[in-house]
Amino acid sequence: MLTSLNDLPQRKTGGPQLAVLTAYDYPTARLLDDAGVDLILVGDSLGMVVLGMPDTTGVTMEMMVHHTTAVCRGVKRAPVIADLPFDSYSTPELALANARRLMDCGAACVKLEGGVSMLPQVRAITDAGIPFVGHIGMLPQSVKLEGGYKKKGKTAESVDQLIADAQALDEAGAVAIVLESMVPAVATQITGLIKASTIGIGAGSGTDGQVLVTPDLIGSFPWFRPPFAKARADVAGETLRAVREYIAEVQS
Ligand SMILES: Nc1nc(=O)c2c([nH]1)NC[C@@H]1CN(c3ccc(C(=O)N[C@@H](CCC(=O)O)C(=O)O)cc3)CN21
Ligand SMILES: CC(C)C(=O)C(=O)O
Ligand SMILES: [Mg+2]
Repeated sequence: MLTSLNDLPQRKTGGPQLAVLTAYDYPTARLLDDAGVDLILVGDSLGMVVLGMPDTTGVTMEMMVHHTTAVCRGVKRAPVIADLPFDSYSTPELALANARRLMDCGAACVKLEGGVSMLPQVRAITDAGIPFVGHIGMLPQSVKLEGGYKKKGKTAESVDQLIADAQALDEAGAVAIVLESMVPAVATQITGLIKASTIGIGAGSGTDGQVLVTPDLIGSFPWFRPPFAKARADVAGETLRAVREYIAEVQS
């Protein structure tokens, strides 16, 4: 059973920061849940760190449904956030229909990328009573449009846009907002301005929580790791060692 999102610790009222990690499969979700993470995100980073795609724009609803179902099977306690993938929320009607599909997999809430420009989609979701998590700052689904991954909040116009995006999502009823790759002072400022919990990634320590891609944390995807992610284990190295040992034993 999933606990209610309302039972989450609230840093804005004196609690600890929320610790959030991604999972894409049953065993990882079960381990994260047992370890005590506050929230588990079935991120569309799935496309890159599990499926080997060059970016997240090739991830489909079918893939998200498949992996969200597996993750929810492994979780007894932590609420699961499911990402709406690229091109799955181009209209409010599509956003709501696809949000419902992910909720039917057992997710506790859904997340999509964008602020003011996505308000009609966000409202369709929140008006239907589906708990919603926002995502602003650097938006990986826009990587092709933007020509790369670029930190946000470096100019006055960019800061104003980020604040407007955060306030719009807050007013639309987002329970939390992911702040990805932005100048730390801007993430701290946004955190003080809104009711929703902010969950930072590459956005400094002034947010209400932190999220990390689990393969970055455990070192199981050594080929690409963002500069802010600290690997605390070397699963890739351990896997290579075990496999080489096995090969040598079989051959001898
Ligand atoms: N393994 C993995 N971890 C992630 O956190 C992650 C993915 N994959 N794939 C989807 C997105 C892409 N992410 C990224 C990608 C690049 C940077 C990056 O290069 N950041 C630099 C450069 C910023 C700039 O040039 O403005 C930085 O210093 O933060 C950060 C996050 C986060 N997400
Ligand atoms: C990086 C996090 C916030 C995400 O959206 C993902 O893993 O897809
Ligand atoms: Mg994502």
